[in-house]
Amino acid sequence: MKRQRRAALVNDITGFGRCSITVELPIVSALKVEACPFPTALLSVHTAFPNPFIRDETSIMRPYMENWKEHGVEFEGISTGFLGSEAQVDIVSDFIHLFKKKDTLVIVDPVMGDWGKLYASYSPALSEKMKQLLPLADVITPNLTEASRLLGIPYPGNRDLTDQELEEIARALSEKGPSQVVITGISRKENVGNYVFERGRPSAYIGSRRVGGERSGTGDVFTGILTGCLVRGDALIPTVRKAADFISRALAYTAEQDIPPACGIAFEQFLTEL
Ligand SMILES: Nc1ncnc2c1ncn2[C@@H]1O[C@H](COP(=O)(O)OP(=O)(O)O)[C@@H](O)[C@H]1O
Ligand SMILES: Cc1ncc(COP(=O)(O)O)c(C=O)c1O
Repeated sequence: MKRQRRAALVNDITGFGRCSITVELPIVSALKVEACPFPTALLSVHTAFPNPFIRDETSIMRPYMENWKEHGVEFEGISTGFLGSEAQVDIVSDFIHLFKKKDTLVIVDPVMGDWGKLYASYSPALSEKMKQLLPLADVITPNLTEASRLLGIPYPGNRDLTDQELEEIARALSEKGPSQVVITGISRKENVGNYVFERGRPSAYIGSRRVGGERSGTGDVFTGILTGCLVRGDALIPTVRKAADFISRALAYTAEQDIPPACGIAFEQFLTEL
């Protein structure tokens, strides 16, 4: 049977605020890859809003994936994002073992923290446990906070790190499993960008001029574009360029519309041009 390539999106579903699966799924679909959500939690609004309704979905995850297996569902891509507990890391490891075929690409966005600090929901034990996903990943997309936690090194600060410093961090992460490492959110003067490492190839810094201040959901738009493009077979460097350009354009439009930062990126405006 001929069909489109297919990706499982392991992340939370947040109803309002444009993040996680709500953002990744339309982007992956627009890139012509079939997207199958695997929810880790259900939130009314994301955690940058006060008092969100949150329901942890750990208890459904095993029966949900076993049911997919019974139905013979196969994936050419698995992307993982926000995980709420150590038990979820174990389930996601089992999910990857159960569903990874020879041609399945595993993309892990180790959502753990920012600006040198872990998110409130990430205990040091959970951050330690996330290391378990590294040997299972083909591609990882940490920011510098997450990269330093995964390596057990001090946070280097987001000063203008040299290519050599970034290369050492990316290579050390790659030695733990993933052949491709994209370190996101790297500030360089007026730019923000990504250090792209591919084992056996020259690395590159791919950035754009920083648009506006902090805004929720940039990481999820980024992971969505990487998932869709890499699962359909595009090369890493042009894919990261595409993601950075798309985010810049959508951020500029979002700022023009005066949309509050917690309401995410108005990516819908450009979705059909991906
Ligand atoms: N303000 C911004 N202006 C331009 N590009 C941005 C901006 N914020 C993020 N990006 C792009 O999106 C990528 C991912 O965003 P980032 O904020 O690092 O993700 P995360 O939310 O996972 O920390 C960045 O590496 C950069 O390419
Ligand atoms: C549950 C949840 N998922 C995803 C996000 C979005 O994260 P990012 O801004 O790194 O894309 C948030 C942001 O607050 C969140 O609360």
